Amino acid sequence: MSSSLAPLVLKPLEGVEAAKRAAAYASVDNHVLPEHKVVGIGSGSTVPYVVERIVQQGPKVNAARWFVPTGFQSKELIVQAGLNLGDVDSFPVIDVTIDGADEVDPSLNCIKGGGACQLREKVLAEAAKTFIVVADYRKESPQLGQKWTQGVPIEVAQFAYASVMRKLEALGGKPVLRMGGGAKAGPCVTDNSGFVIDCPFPASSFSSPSDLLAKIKLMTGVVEVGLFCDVAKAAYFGNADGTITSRTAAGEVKEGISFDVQRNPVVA
Ligand SMILES: O=C[C@H](O)[C@H](O)[C@H](O)COP(=O)(O)O
Repeated sequence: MSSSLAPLVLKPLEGVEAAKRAAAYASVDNHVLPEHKVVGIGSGSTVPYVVERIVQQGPKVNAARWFVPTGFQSKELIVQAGLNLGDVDSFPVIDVTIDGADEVDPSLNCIKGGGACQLREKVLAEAAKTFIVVADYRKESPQLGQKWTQGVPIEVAQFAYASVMRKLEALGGKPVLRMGGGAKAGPCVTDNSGFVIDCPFPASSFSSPSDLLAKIKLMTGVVEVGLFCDVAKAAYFGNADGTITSRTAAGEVKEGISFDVQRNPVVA
């Protein structure tokens, strides 16, 4: 362990938040290595713990790195942490991207886009030599659509939303245009000025997530679909008992991994 790192002072967390933090820390320890100079930072409520652990690796290793965000939220995380902000224009090849997910199946297919960031997230996932998913135990699922029941998030060009919704209905979906919520009248608008349609499908549609993805992606007006198929190399799930489950795309599963979040990261 690097002796130059100050002892960690972590605020106590419980339940789901503790699970998110443990999964995020484990993913950074295993995949953000000193030789990695370009790191993609995903979106959502788990990713702040990813950035926290990266900062704990120390200013020396991070001074030589660039961090590429998947949207406004992660850009702010990078800037607030004092890390070097990069862009995928400048770094089209990323060493490792770490991101959250709304649901993950045993093959590591994911539903993403609960925070409407799926377009930039997918660009950074595909640009990465290694794409890693971090989540809490609620997201691990035998088949997509069982845990994240509000539907597949689909970003569309604004003027095409009604036409895409009709096509999604014809595909067996029950599309709903996502609204901005209490803070905004009208639809949710993404970082790319698109609208988002949330579309639940019958369970049979998720027997092949990549087929479903291909069908939706071909609809004119669709910008990106929150189905990530065959992209993730590994996933880390924080469990309610404080342990971690890891899964790899190759099918390796490790359950009950103990992880001490109070321990400093190992930095060469
Ligand atoms: O658009 C948002 C993203 O796909 C998030 O990564 C996803 O919603 C998971 O977020 P959280 O870590 O808050 O569950």
